[in-house]
Amino acid sequence: MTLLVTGGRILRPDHTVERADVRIDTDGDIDAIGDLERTERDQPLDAEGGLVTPGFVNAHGHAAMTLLRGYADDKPLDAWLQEDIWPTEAELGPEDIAAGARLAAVEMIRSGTTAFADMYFHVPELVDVIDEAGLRARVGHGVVTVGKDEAAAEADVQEALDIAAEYDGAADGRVRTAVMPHATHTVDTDSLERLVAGAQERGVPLHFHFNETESYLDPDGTGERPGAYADRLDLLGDSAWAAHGVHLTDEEIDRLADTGTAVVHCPASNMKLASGLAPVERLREAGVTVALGTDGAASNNDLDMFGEMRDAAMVGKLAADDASAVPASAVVEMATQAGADALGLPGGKIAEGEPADLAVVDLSGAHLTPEHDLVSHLAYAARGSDVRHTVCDGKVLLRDGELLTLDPATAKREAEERAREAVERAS
Ligand SMILES: N[C@@H](CCSC[C@H]1O[C@@H](n2cnc3c(=O)[nH]cnc32)[C@H](O)[C@@H]1O)C(=O)O
Ligand SMILES: [Zn+2]
Repeated sequence: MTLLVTGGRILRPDHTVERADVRIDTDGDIDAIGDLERTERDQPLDAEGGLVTPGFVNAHGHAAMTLLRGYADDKPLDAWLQEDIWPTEAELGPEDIAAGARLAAVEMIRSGTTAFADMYFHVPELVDVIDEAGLRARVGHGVVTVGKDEAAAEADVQEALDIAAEYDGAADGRVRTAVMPHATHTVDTDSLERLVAGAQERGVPLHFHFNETESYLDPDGTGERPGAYADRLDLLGDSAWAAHGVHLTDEEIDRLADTGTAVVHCPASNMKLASGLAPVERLREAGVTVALGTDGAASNNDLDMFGEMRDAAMVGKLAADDASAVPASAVVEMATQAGADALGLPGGKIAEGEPADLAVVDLSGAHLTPEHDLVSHLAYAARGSDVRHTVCDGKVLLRDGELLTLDPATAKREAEERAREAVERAS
């Protein structure tokens, strides 16, 4: 059967809105857009009164950190990681990661996210959840070598490279991989070099936290800026994407632009951890692809890309001291097309031949009335709870607010139990 998204208005790649139906073929690709007559082969999906948008792309996060939501708040990054997060993560086993990731998948699908990037551990269990949930993702094993002996560091590097090779193309091709050193200052130079070489050999991209706080700014203790250091080690490049990019010199912005490295802005995480104001407007002006990410649920504290769009627009104006900076259309672009570009995944736009990764946003709420400008509504007024349907790779994951691939009650119960037990073990 083909799927026919009927009666809605669609957000075009140029951000115009038009009345149109969308037909999705059995391969999961968008086949036709326009005034389409329903045939007996079409299974209908009612978009009347809704806006059909590209599925949102959450370009940086740690899905299973949903288990640590609200566990440690109101602290700066280093203390938060070292005192609270890392000791508890040390207690998380594969089944915990599966439970946390399943909860994240429920939250993402319900709020219209169809693709995400994930840096964490126990990646095989995450991949199973992505397969079951029907989502699309770019995943990797996060490598940290500081505080580890040589053998443990070596094992972490090897695991990241093995995972990147083994799972690329999993879940019918919806899962792609990357090599993911945690950051330039938490992985030693030798290991970084091995990871870069391994990524190049395997033909997969690199992803890492970059210039998030002041403590990132002298990665190898020589005074060399992380931009120059990362460039020298070949971490930067047009398939790489860097999270945060808060503290950037003009020279580093030029380097990101020249190398084609994308940056994922994580406004809520940056505000919550008081990491600083990312120069989003300057990055965009320099021609850097800027995507949008929630980061983990412990520093956000949700995975709703609508909240992220609104935060990015608001804080982007404050950072630039200019109300016209980071406008509505820019954050919608960041949350869709730029995210797909940064991750090197298909989707991010509603166009013939593209895979059908989309969300239908219900416009009937009082907070979405009147309809002067639907791009403005997406950026400033809509919420994840306004999402009526979510479709990924042509498969309906959420229909009329009901999850079809996962059971939310079970996911919540399991995450609740496993989170409580992990925290008990850690204390
Ligand atoms: N294998 C590593 C785990 C790295 S996964 C990626 C890590 O990033 C951490 N993380 C989450 N959010 C942030 C952030 O904003 N900045 C830096 N690290 C973060 C997260 O808690 C997780 O420990 C180890 O041995 O510890
Ligand atoms: Zn992160």
